[in-house]
Amino acid sequence: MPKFAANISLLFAELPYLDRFQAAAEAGFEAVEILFPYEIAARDTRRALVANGLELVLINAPPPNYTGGQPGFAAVPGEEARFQRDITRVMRYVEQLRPGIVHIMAGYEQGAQAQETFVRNLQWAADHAPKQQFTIEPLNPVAQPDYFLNDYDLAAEVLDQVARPNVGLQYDTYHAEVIHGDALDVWERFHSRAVHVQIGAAPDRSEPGRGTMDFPALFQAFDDAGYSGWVSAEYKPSKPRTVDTLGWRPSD
Ligand SMILES: O=C(O)[C@@H](O)C(=O)CO
Ligand SMILES: [Mg+2]
Repeated sequence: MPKFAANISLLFAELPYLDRFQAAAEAGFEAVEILFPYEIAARDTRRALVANGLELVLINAPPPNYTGGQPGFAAVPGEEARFQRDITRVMRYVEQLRPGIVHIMAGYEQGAQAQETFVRNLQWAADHAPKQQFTIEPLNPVAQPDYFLNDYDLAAEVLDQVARPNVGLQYDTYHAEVIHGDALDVWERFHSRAVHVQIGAAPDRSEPGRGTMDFPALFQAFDDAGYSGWVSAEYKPSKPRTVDTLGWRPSD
């Protein structure tokens, strides 16, 4: 059975940021991920992780995103110097927070030049921090219109071009289902590249169990593929209290 983490940017969002760590631990999670921790001093996040015995699975890069900027800019031509500065800043957070994974976001741009820029920037990040695992994640066009990385075949092509062992695929059931219509089939086709998994229902991105996807079959497929990393719950709870939406966990 997969080991489940909680994305506390979406789960437990009914609570103040620093209270979400304890809530996740009390709900039985041993690991969390945080999309953009950059508004908070890293030492405060570190303290909350340690106090609650939590591992940090993932953060996103580069900032900013929810603070008003677009989601990343790794595929935006002309932003290479800014990308390098921001990855350097991200690595300062990494030193303190030690996330297993840093997800590098592409931003809004299309075309061959965007792809070349994305590949070069990913290679730069991979070589700059060779011990850090990085990921790229296709985001569906309903949630993120005009986002560069909007398809799993394109992600595979980019990963082949990047050709670095520390850059891999972040698979998300919600995006896979909306983009390609069958998240399980996407997993079967691309799991050999997956280094991180996130789960949420489609089409409304609520908790597993709602919508059409067969989550028990997906969990079995993760196990069958030998995937041993974290499976992070990254969904918008359909009820006011996140704890009331955790019935999808096999042990609950
Ligand atoms: O699926 C998502 O939206 C996230 O994993 C993400 O990184 C976008 O911020
Ligand atoms: Mg995701």
